[in-house]
Amino acid sequence: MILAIDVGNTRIKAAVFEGDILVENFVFVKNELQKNIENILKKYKKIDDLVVSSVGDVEKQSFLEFENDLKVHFISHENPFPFVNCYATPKTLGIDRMVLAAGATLQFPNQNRLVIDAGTCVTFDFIDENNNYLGGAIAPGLRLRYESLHNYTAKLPLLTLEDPKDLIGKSTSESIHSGVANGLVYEIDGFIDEYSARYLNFIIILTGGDTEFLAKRLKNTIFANSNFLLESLNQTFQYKIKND
Ligand SMILES: Nc1ncnc2c1ncn2[C@@H]1O[C@H](COP(=O)(O)OP(=O)(O)OP(=O)(O)O)[C@@H](O)[C@H]1O
Ligand SMILES: CC(C)(CO)[C@@H](O)C(=O)NCCC(=O)O
Ligand SMILES: [K+]
Repeated sequence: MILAIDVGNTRIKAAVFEGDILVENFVFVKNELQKNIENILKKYKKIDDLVVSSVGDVEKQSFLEFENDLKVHFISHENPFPFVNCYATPKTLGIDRMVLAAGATLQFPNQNRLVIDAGTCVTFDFIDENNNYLGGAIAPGLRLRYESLHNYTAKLPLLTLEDPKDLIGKSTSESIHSGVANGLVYEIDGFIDEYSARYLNFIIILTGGDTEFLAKRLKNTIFANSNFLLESLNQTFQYKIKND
């Protein structure tokens, strides 16, 4: 069994895998990392590999502590990946984006793929049918947008995600919800439309903390899978074992 851990910018997500099957998943905050790993290892005694991908600021040492009980693997730019990296600055490409691209390449062979990860940031990643990773986009995520409006103005309250009542916000809070929530939906649909103008066919995978909210509201057809990064992390590790 494998314990895959995705250290994001805000939260940590983890999943236990038996082969390709996701057995259980977990979400926790950074300062509860060790306690949570201990509990997972207690519950699943058959875990013998810990696979970590991190864009956050957690020390490697926090994972290396478990080295007596299992093997610890950090996914990095040096690992083998199933695509050709055409990014102009491959070393600065986020490891989460590389893992998503690997998952998309392996799970959806021989087709163009667009991966949208709606987390702290919203990222777009495009891998063409010849397995060239071309790049994409980085934009502020939903919660970041609510926080920015509050943090960079004098008058705007800090709101949390709510379904916008209408296109036309009739109060301060309705205007913010329309601007942020409707805004992100229109933005993503707009991106998809622009990709469609360039590529006749491509599949779209949507993942990240805001998957559920967005999936219902996008006009385009997408594969929504909140666990796509964790599943891709498991696949990236399997690919590394086969190709190292
Ligand atoms: N408990 C929560 N804490 C923070 N964000 C949450 C929570 N529940 C849902 N969300 C939504 O998830 C989004 C953040 O996504 P996610 O948790 O995937 O980010 P993350 O942990 O920083 O990962 P990444 O860095 O990979 O994007 C926010 O925009 C927010 O609307
Ligand atoms: C964009 C984020 C923050 C998304 O988690 C991460 O992938 C990252 O830190 N990327 C580095 C910059 C880049 O991908 O070009
Ligand atoms: K993200």
